[in-house]
Order: sequence, then C-alpha cells, then structure tokens
Amino acid sequence: MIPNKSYCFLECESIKDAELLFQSLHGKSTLGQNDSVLYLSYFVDIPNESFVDSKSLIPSGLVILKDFVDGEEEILLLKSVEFSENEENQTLKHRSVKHFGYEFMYGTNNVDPENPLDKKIPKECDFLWKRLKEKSLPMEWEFPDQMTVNEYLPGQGIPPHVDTHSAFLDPIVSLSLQSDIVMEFRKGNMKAEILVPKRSLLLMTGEARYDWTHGITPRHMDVILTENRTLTTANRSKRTSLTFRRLRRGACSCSFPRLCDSRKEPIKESVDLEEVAAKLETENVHNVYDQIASHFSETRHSPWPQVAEFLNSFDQSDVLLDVGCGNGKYLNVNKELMSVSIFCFY
Ligand SMILES: O=C(O)CCC(=O)C(=O)O
Ligand SMILES: [Fe+2]
Repeated sequence: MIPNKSYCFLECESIKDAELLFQSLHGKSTLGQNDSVLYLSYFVDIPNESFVDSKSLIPSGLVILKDFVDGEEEILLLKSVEFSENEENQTLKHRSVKHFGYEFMYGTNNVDPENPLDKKIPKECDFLWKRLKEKSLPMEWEFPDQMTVNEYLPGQGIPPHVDTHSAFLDPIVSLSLQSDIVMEFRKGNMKAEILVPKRSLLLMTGEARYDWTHGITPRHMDVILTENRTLTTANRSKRTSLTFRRLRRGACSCSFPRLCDSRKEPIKESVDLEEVAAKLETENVHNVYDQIASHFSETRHSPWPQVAEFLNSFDQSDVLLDVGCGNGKYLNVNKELMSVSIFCFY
C-alpha cells in the first residue's frame, strides 16, 4: 500500500498469474469498499520506496504499555463507565463523551477547577494506579482526579489538539478498550502515526504531552505497518477510551512554550486593532489550518452536488474564477469551462 492513495499493489508470482487476475477481476469484482468495483492493472515492477516514515516516528515521551489490562478487566471497566440512554452524555459531532471528577470542556480544552462534578472516577479504576506505579515512569501525579470517557464508532475521531498545559499535570494517560486505533501526533511538519492497541495504556509525557498535538482522523479503517514493514489496512470497530488526568491548579512551567497557554502574552492595554486581528487570525485560522490541512484536504475530494450543478449550468464561452480553491476539487467539474483557480498560502 502507498499512504493516501486509493490503490495498492498485490504481488503475483508470475506475469501469467497477474494476467489471470486481471482478466477475471478487472471491472467485475466487488471486493472494493461498499461493494464498489475493483479496477486492476498490472506492472512488471512494483515501487520499492519506503513509505513508512510517519509510521516509524515515535514522539519523545510517548509510552505505550501493551496489554495493560486483560479481557475480564476490560469488561469490568467498561461496565463501570457504561453509556446509558437516560444519562446525560455529550454527543459531539464525532463521538460520545462523558466526564468524571471535572468536566473537560472541548471548546477550550480546559476544566473549571471550581466546579467539581458529583460523579467521581469509579473505584473499578483504582487497580490501574498500583499497576502503573510498578512501572516507575516519570509522573507528576499518582492518582488522577479527572477522567473523560470517549466512545468512537468507526468513522469517528477527535480533532488534533493539545490538552491545555495549565489545566493538567504531566502525563495525560489514556486506556484504550475494544478496538485498536491509529492516533496521529504532529509537531510542526512532523507527523507520527501511532498504532494504539486495545487494552493498552498510552502515556503522553514531556515532549509528547506538551509539544505535540494528538488526534484521531475520522475514518473506518487505518493503514498500519505489518511485521515485514509493508502497509496494510485494519478495520476499526467501536472504541472506548478512558483518559485520565490530574488538575494542575496554577500556571504551567514546562519547557515547551510553543503550545503553552501559560506563556501566551496577554493582549496589550492600548490596543492596535489591526495587530490584534492579525494575531487572532494567525492563532485561530492559519495555525489551525496548518494543523488540519492534510486531513481537511483528504476528506474534501467530492464536489458538493449543488455546486457541481451550478458549475454545469455554464457553457463553453464562460470563464470560472475560483478564488480560495483549496485542493482544486471544482476545477474539473465542468470541463467545457476555462477555469482559473487561486489558493493562498502563507
Ligand atoms: O481517545 C483517546 O485516546 C484520546 C482522547 C483525548 O485526546 C482527549 O480526550 O483529550
Ligand atoms: Fe487529548
């Protein structure tokens, strides 16, 4: 497989086998996703470049403890945090969440320390901390006081973010139940795609906690590395994660100022509105798009039907000017038109 491509290679022992496969499956087999037909082609050579860089990179400070809980413990933990219908769960666009100890507010990625919830972290989770202590990992806390339960159905995810520095101590700890998942970590233009197995405990400490964003791309399957370092796909199933944190109650003094909310300069008293607007735009538009650009582009490949209809209402002599055309998905909708597309980058 090649990352971000909708095709992959299958190696045959002989050209004859390839011909046979081609003749019997090309344009006929419905092995594709959602019963779509497969289109095949065959080549004498397949590319042998390495496409696995982002799947081999591990952010410093990221620890995965595999098989941290067993099957029985998984069932008990799930039962203790069960999503029931009459209970107040937050259904976000991309997943269901519920909070214990304190509410984690996703708009600001923060908590209100003055407003503890009645619902505390269930006792069923206590054994985790004894087990974790035995690993002697660098931790600023021994017991968490906040837990968020996220339930993701296949196709759901969580946007890239950093758990606010001033809100929580180091580390952020996440227990994955029910399904493996690929989590994406980003720092500048570096991307690490980490396979997080079910029943594992993920610890984001130091640089991984403070200087990398983490997120889960909403999709139905992940592309993962096989043992012999080729790529393959793995279907997702329902995943529940238990994220444990400890409130910080004060400013953050980490050595990673880039994403640290405690370091951001307050807006000056005598305000230059242009400057404030530019700063706001950089922080809330440019920086956000820088972080989500590849996901944004990957998930915006199909023209909106109404826009396509609008474009198809013009004829040959017309000129289309698409200012801010992003990945140019409307360029080819009406091939009769002369199209000029412009996108800006900073
Ligand atoms: O689902 C996960 O493992 C991570 C959740 C997360 O990052 C969060 O709730 O802030
Ligand atoms: Fe998070």
